Amino acid sequence: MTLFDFFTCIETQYKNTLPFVVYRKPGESSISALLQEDDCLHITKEFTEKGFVFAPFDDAQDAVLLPSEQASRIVCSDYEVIPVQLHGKPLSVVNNEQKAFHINLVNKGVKAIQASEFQKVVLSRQEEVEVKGSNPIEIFKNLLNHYSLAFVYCLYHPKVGLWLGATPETLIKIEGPQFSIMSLAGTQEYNGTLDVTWQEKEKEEQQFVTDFIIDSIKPSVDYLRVSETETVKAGNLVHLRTLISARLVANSSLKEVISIIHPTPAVCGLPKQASKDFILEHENYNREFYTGFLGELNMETVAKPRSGARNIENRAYAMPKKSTQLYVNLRCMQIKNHTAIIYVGGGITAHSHSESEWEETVSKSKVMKNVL
Ligand SMILES: C=C(O[C@@H]1C=C(C(=O)O)C=C[C@H]1O)C(=O)O
Repeated sequence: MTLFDFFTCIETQYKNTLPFVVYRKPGESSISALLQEDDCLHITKEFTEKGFVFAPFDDAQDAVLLPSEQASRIVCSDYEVIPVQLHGKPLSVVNNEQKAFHINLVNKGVKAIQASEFQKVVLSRQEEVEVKGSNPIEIFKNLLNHYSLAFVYCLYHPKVGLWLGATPETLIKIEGPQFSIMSLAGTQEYNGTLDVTWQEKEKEEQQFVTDFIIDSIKPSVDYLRVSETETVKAGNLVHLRTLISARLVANSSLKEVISIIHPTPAVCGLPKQASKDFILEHENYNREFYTGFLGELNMETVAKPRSGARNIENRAYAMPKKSTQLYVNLRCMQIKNHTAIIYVGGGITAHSHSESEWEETVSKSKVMKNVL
């Protein structure tokens, strides 16, 4: 399908106020979309359906599904990125009230950690930017051009809202019994090099995430590999990242794995329940789908035949496989009544300084402000 036809279908769907999701996976050139045929709100509890899932932070709330069976799928296979410079211009002046609230929130978090209520908590805030006259599809195209290494999406449902984002973080990728999970935490501004020094605070908060993932998935896997930890770039920022690959034991379900890992300490804290309770009580706003997860659920993908494979059948046939690829909903925003609500947060440990944590959220907010 041509790029023009692809975006015309999406514009028409949006005009007809029908649900859709359009997305591009990290580093890929093809853009896909699911266009739901009616405006029903579908949910998934078991994660066994085929489609696109959009789940909130609070795992006690329902996950939304755009089911493949009630949607048509369109693909534009060669979107060419138009290279752009990140301008990073501040679109809003510092709101002192918001800053004071966030600093106070971080200080409360540090105190609770010092009182041993939990070890880590991820505290966040929302920031509003006026976007009068902006077309969300144009903002989506800006995201595609700015963030080629992120999972970029725009999701609309009349009963859910309009969300856009460019996330650097994978929650889980599953193909058959094989899966991989990402541990991503620690943040610095990108200054032209990946050769950066990390403080103990950042190393510790990222290690919390890695250890949590390994400990919690151990009973469900019979093979586990942990990569070296490396520095990776995400827009105007760099993070620490470790990849964990594993093989699920027979009989373990996706629902089980999701309930163990979501929300991870990269977006919630450690232990999970105590930090989540703190967030729900003190953040003073509803995260909704920010720090939830989203992506393809049990979709059929065609694995490319291995060109070097000895077995002639392996070379001749592309094998259809069931695959799930879920991303954490970070670096995202919701557009409501001509206002972009941008969501940003950061991990707090006993060594956090509230002023630097505020600055970190300001840096993170530029990821979305850059495209408005
Ligand atoms: C919570 C966010 O990001 C998470 C927190 C990070 C941190 O504390 O350094 C880094 C990456 C993400 O795991 C966000 O971007 O809003």
